[in-house]
Order: sequence, then C-alpha cells, then structure tokens
Amino acid sequence: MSLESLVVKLYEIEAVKFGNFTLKSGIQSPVYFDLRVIVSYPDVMVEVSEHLWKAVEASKTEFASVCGVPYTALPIATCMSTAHNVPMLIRRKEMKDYGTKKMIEGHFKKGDVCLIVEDVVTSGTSVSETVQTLNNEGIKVKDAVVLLNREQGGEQRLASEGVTLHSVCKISQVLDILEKAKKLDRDTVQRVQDFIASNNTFGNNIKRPADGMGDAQQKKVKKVLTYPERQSQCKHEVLKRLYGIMEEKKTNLCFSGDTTSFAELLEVVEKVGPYICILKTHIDIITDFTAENIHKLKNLASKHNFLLFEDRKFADIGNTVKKQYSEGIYKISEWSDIINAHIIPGPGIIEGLKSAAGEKGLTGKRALLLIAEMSSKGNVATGEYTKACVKMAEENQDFVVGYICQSQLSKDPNFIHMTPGVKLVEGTDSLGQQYLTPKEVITKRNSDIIIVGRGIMNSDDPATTAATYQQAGYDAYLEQCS
Ligand SMILES: O=c1ccn([C@@H]2O[C@H](COP(=O)(O)O)[C@@H](O)[C@H]2O)c(=O)[nH]1
Repeated sequence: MSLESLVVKLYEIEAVKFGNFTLKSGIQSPVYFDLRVIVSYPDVMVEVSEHLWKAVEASKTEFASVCGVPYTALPIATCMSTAHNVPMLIRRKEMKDYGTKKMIEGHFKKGDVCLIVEDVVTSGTSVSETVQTLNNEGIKVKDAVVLLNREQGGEQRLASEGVTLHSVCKISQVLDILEKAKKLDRDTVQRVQDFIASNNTFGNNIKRPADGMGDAQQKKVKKVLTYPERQSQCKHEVLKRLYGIMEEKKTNLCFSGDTTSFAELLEVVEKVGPYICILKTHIDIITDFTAENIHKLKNLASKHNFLLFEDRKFADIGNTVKKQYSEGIYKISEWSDIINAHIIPGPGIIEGLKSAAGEKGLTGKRALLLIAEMSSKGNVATGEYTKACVKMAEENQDFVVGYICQSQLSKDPNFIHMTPGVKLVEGTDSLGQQYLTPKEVITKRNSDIIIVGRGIMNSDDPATTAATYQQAGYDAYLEQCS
C-alpha cells in the first residue's frame, strides 16, 4: 500500500480526526491522531508496521531489538518483531511491586542497541521516557521510528537527547495527501497548519541555549558552570548564599514541606535539614501558625544551613502584594529569604514586592522567583507567557533571581532554575501534577534545583529518602559538569 493510500485509510477508520480536541497537555488541537483503533484493523496494522520498518531500513540504522512505547505502539512493535525476526523488549510503565521488579521484559545485554517504535510524536516526551528506562538498564538508544510526526518539536527534543527520529509521515504530508484526496477543505488545512506553527513544544518557543545548534555544539554547551563559578559570577546576595550552601552541602534539593501542622513540619525538617539547600513552605495551609514556630523554623534553617522559600505565588497588583508580603498574620518578608510570583499583573507586582522588602530594610536580603512554567497538566504558562516572564526577570535583576520552571530558560548565572514535580519515578497524581526524575530535570532539562514534596513527606523514612534525592540530584549535577 502506498503512503497516500495508508493515510486515507487512517482517515477513514478515524485514526486521524479533525475538529476540536483536548490533548494530554491540555492544549486544544484541531487535529487528533488515535492510532489505538488500528488493533481492530489487522490489515492496517500490518501496513503501518511495514511502513515503519521501511523507514528505518532506508536509514541503515543498526539495532539488536525493538521496543514499542507503551501502549499503542506495543502491537505495532510486535508485528515488526515477528515479521522481521528481530527480538523485542517490553517497557513496563509501572514497576512491579512483586517478583523481579523489572522495568524491561525480554532478554538483553548491557550495551545492546534498541530501536524505539512509536505511533505519534508531539513533544517526544513518551519516547524520551522509554529511552530513559532502557538507558537505566544499560541499553543504548540511537534511533526511534514514528508513524506520524506532528512536527511540534519532538524531533528536535529527541535530537537534543542524542536520538534520531525517523518519521513515516509528517503532519504536513498528512494534510497534503488528505487535501489532494478531497477529504479536507482548505480552511481546515490552514487551521491545522496555523496550530502546528504556533504550538512548538521544544522549548515552548523560547530560544533556549542549545536551540539551533548542531549535535557537536550541543555537546559543548552541556558543560555547565560549577556552583562556585556561578557564585562568583552572580550579583545577588541571596543567590551567592544559595550557591555557597549548594557547594558546601553538596545538594540541589529543595524540600517542599506541605503539611498543615507546624509541629509536623518542624519535626520533618529536623530530619531532612542536613540534605537540603532550601525549605519551601506553604504557610497558609498551616493550622497551628505562631510567630514562635516561625522562630523555631528560622533556628532550624541556621542550624542546618538552608534558605527559606515561601511558595506564596503572589498574583495581585503591586499595592496589594506589598501588604500580603509584609503584613497580615504571616509577615512573610520578615522570615522568608525567597518568594515567588506570577507575572499576570505585569511588572508592578515585582515593584510592589521589592518595595515591601526595601521598606523593612531587607534590600538584597530577599529575592524573587518568577513562575515561568508549571508542572501541572494543561497549565497555560507556556510560549509567549514564559517569554514575557524571562523578559521581566532580565529587567529586574536586582530582585528577581530565577524561575520556577520545567527546564532551563537562561544560561546567565544570575538566574537559577527551580523545578517542582519531581519524584524518583515519573508519573502523575490524580489532580494533574506531573512528575519527572531528578536526572531528567538536571541533566536533560538543565534545571538547577529539584523541588520534592510528597516524594519525601509521604515516605516512611524522610531522612533516608531525602538523602536519596540529594544524591540523585547532586550526581546529575556532577554529570553535567564533567
Ligand atoms: O508548577 C508548580 C509550582 C509549584 N508547585 C509546588 O511544588 C510542590 C510539589 O509538591 P509534590 O508533592 O512534590 O507534588 C507543591 O508545594 C506545589 O504547590 C508545583 O508542584 N508545581
């Protein structure tokens, strides 16, 4: 079957649909690929598998096994494996909690090269996660093959991670084929083209340090500044202190102590204090707040040498946030070294917070992070919004010292990147929180600080678990520097 016939067939069986769809990321899309349906059409399944096989065969890629990204690509990989007598590996999405605890099923040797098979690539995240799991077992991945490439940055992201993506068909070809076959009108084609052009996921359209570079150059920018180098190059006093702590304690771990009990917070912080560089609080969820408890918290911060970061996420006009920061019950400016804010109200919010610190004689002793990106599914802090955030940060360097974000936005040591949504195993919670691993956050996304909440808070042994996160985060940093 020709590619044209296959695309028309996929349209007819509604594996390719046009309309209004909400993607996994929460974004509204005028096009949707649902390749799950092909299990009901064995002839299409065989055609799809053969097209994928030909795409890699043409590229002369060498591999010892194939592995489908769970779940849709599993049967496709199985067809490729059986038709061409190439061994298959299965990646588990969740670790078994009994028996072998294996993440990869099938026989392999360390150093084996595996080809990843995927049905659709948008941002490349699912392929990347599979690569990570295989790499953890010592299996190498150099290539991935996809049936439909949505041309939204997945190919670039994977290239930045050293994986070449081979595509049977790109979305531009799908549109072309279906328009020629009179299945789509011009308006629909245009709508989809506009959507694709304005929804590139690689770097959220932000010009990131490694964008536009060849592989060799990207390898070069991988070498990052050490904490002492960053400390000597940055200007803000709070940032200098933070890099100093990170170097001295060998940690890039921020613990998010999200409990409603101050007593419990103090108890757990006493245990995890040695392993963290920052304690993040949500003071407004505490039911037994007292100034005395704040005093105890500050003593713990001095004893264990970490900074305090109240995750207040200010979001109002300058005049209001000034009061929220310094007045009321919590008097945040008096005890929290770092705060954060949304940029929704415009630069007035930064001015308001800065002037509140100034009025308490705390200029230079308090610092602000801007929330440039979020970890939760469907959030809208992306693209132009994130860009505006970076601009505001650059214009307010005397107070803004970095970002809450999901990956590096600037190579300037005057800005630190802190990433929430971190656990030892990737996944989601039931309310849309999305988790990445410390290694992914530090080595792949080039962030600086991992923020871990429930991963530590809900563990039976918070101290040991915090030590595990500290090690994972710090090892990832060392890997970056080497
Ligand atoms: O985008 C964001 C911004 C902030 N957070 C906060 O971080 C912690 C994460 O807690 P986990 O238990 O590790 O999920 C929490 O305090 C959030 O309010 C975030 O998750 N994502």
